[in-house]
Amino acid sequence: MADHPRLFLPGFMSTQLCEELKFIHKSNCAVGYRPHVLSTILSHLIATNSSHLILPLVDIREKLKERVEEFFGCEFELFIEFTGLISWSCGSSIGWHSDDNRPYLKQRHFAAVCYLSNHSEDFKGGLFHFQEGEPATIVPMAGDVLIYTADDRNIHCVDEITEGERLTLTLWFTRDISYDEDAKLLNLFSLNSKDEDTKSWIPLSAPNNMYWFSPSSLTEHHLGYDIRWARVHALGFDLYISNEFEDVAWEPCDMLDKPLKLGREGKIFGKEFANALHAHQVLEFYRWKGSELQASKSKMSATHGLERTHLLSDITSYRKLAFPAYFEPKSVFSESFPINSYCQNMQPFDWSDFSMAVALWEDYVHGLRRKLVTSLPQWKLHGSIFNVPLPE
Ligand SMILES: O=C(O)CCC(=O)C(=O)O
Ligand SMILES: [Fe+2]
Repeated sequence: MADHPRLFLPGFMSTQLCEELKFIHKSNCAVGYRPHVLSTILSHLIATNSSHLILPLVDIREKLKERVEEFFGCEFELFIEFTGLISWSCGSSIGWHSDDNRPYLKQRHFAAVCYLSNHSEDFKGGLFHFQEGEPATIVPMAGDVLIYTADDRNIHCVDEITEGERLTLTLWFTRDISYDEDAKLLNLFSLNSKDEDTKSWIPLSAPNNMYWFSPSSLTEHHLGYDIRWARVHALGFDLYISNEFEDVAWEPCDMLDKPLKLGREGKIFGKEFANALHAHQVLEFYRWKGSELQASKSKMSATHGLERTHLLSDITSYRKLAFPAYFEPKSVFSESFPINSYCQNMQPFDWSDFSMAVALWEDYVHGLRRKLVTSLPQWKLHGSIFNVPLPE
């Protein structure tokens, strides 16, 4: 152990938290720091009007830092240097390396990799290996956490992903206060301080190039696709745009920032979404919460007064957003979920359930915004991001 300081914590994270973090990642990710890797970093959440989505990460960041400090005997000495939700898709891998192996990474002292998806079930390949010492191989399973020093006592690699998507929450820790991630994030919050007052909670896209994904099998950059559209498509849905945008010669990617509707099998849902990210986030929320919807159905219809008709009766003033079909995005995002079984109990898709998900998503986001408004002054006061209990 002294030669290879590391700690494996099976089941450190609850299934519920893993599912929530998967929801956040899938509905907000942008192209990552390496090819074929997508990531959701906290500064990106702030920049895309989704700073409230940092809140589900606050507790686990604190817990992991405490665990790392305790294990390595450096209580109160560490800062979080980086937090990222990361997904690796088919074709990605990383060879033998230590996590501090570049001059610009020397500040990284410890790593924590939290697995959010299950080997075999959600993806194939993607085993983690240490070059020396025990445990030698980690088979990623949702909830498990691997902690190790970032230096050359823990040289490791990850096998190529051969199917599906492999999701992690990855953190690095440093002793160097000048790399404190919290301080950097709090600066971004102050730049965007107007958000607190406007209570804005609709996601806003980053520049288009941050969503352009070129899978490993394709060498030419233009042969890729926009992940905002591709994930919606892989979930079995289409995006529809009003004909009023017909004569404008925009690129298809630019349309993703316009008000859009969601459709499926030729039917169009009545609600208008502010943009593709908004529509996709609600869809991912539905995938996440699908199995709970049945239980809350009667309660919801009482409080939200749901209407019986959810679909547009006249669909002629909308057209489907088409993207060039270079290849099938389902081959990359295949594990998102099977088209006809949103709920664990395999209920068929139902637009009225989806309509409830829209209302529940708004409740969820408003709850997080309230918590953010309470937490932010405390975070700024103390210069760090921590769990602030809501007043009774
Ligand atoms: O995801 C993992 O298991 C490890 C990833 C890794 O080695 C890295 O990002 O440096
Ligand atoms: Fe690594």
